[in-house]
Amino acid sequence: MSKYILALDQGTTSSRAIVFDKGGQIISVAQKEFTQIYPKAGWVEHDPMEIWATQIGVANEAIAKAGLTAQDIAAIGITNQRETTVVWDKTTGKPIYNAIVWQCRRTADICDDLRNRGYAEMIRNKTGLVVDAYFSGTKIKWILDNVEGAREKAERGELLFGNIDTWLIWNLTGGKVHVTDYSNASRTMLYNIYELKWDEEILEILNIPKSMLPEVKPSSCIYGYTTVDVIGGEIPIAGDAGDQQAALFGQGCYREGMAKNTYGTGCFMLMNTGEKPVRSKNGLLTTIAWGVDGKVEYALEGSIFIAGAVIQWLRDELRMIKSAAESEEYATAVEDSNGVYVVPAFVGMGAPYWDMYARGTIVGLTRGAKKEHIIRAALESMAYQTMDVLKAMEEDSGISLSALKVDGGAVANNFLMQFQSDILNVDVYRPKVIETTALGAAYLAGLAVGYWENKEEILNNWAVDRKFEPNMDEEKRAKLVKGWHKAVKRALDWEKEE
Ligand SMILES: Nc1ncnc2c1ncn2[C@@H]1O[C@H](COP(=O)(O)OP(=O)(O)O)[C@@H](O)[C@H]1O
Ligand SMILES: O=P(O)(O)OC[C@H](O)CO
Repeated sequence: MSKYILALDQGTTSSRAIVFDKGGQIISVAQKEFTQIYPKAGWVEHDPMEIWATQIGVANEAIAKAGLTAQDIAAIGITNQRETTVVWDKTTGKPIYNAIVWQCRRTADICDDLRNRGYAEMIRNKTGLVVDAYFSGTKIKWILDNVEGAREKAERGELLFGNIDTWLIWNLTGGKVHVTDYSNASRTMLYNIYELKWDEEILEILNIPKSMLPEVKPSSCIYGYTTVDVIGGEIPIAGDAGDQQAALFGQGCYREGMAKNTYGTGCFMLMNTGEKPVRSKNGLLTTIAWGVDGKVEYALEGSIFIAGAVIQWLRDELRMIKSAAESEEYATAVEDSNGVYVVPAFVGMGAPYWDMYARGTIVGLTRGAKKEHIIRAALESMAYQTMDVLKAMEEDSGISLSALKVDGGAVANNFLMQFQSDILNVDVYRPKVIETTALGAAYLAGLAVGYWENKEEILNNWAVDRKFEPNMDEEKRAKLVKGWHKAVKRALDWEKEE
């Protein structure tokens, strides 16, 4: 019987498991949303045990749905929401605090302190990152400083840190393996992406014992084997990458200058820069794309914190729509947004603004503003934010993009895709398989165990579903973009003024 690859895609709002075949086609999917915990304004947490329970639950469900057993799975690939931080007790395997999510702003003051002490430049030079509450480093420090007894335990070597990939691999292997891959390590703000090692100086400044940190490995290799009790067999875990890097891999962006944009909870544009790390002058991050085929490759990244999440907000908090998909009907029921702009800076703004104190705003309201206009403006905000990032990327790389490959849940929205193409004035390509994050993790795992021979074989699997071409005149585009930038100014620095 032919074998399959299982990808575990642990995202910000749901745990997903997908079984792929050799053609990169989806055989079965299982997905489960889990609890978002907001203990205070600007704070976001997840329960690591719930993450593990939902993830292993959907993994078993996806195998069963496909009519398979663990013996039919050639390898497992892991991909994860990045930066989200778990600290657990090495002996009991129990987390000592909830996972602090990438969106959480609680460590903004630790970041301000790092900047005031003049460390921002050094950190950027070593890690490729902007000092921001987004990354894991200050989240680990917060846990050690605020959970009773944590620092002493950490110093005695009794605690382990991991991003969600590490946490899942630890649990899948029955607490035997404590590893991560280059791409995830590069999001901690503790990893020197040029020398490929944990950075002693930054660890000392943040007062984090090195013994807590996982071993850093390539993104495609065998890390360990699942235990029979969790999934019914000893399956090699052979792929690991942060979800955005996995999507870049899944989209087949293997050559320098190739880029993709993923529209999930947030929106993340990554451009492959090959074996050269490119330093951004325009607020982008330099990050590790992956370690594959014995070499490490880099990417430029524009991170947008809120994208599809603004649609969830319309659904869950404002209760303007019943489902995310419904947003398209409302948006196309009107000609334009009637001058309304939504800036969804709910957790500050990422690239290229990097303002931890920005907050969401709706501007341009008149008596004629309808619900349809607000919904449309919310969708448009994803496209405008992407435009800001793409401009920065073009300036940094010197490459002018003539087309953009897209993926992620929100690309199902045809209105959004057309508006994106109009606002960027480039072609937008939506592939047949939009689950490219999971697909990338599957490819990484499959390559490690010889399921796929090489990247060339994988490239043959990529197929376009629909191409969106720009259809907006320059004058209109310029007017809309000008309005967006005026709106962003209103959102910036908001929390600081208080
Ligand atoms: N048709 C749609 N139109 C707009 N947004 C959508 C649509 N379908 C899903 N979304 C948004 O996409 C996101 C889910 O995408 P997904 O790739 O699963 O995200 P994640 O991996 O971050 O959990 C949600 O935030 C949801 O609001
Ligand atoms: O859960 P996603 O897909 O929005 O991805 C989250 C990112 O990895 C955060 O850096």
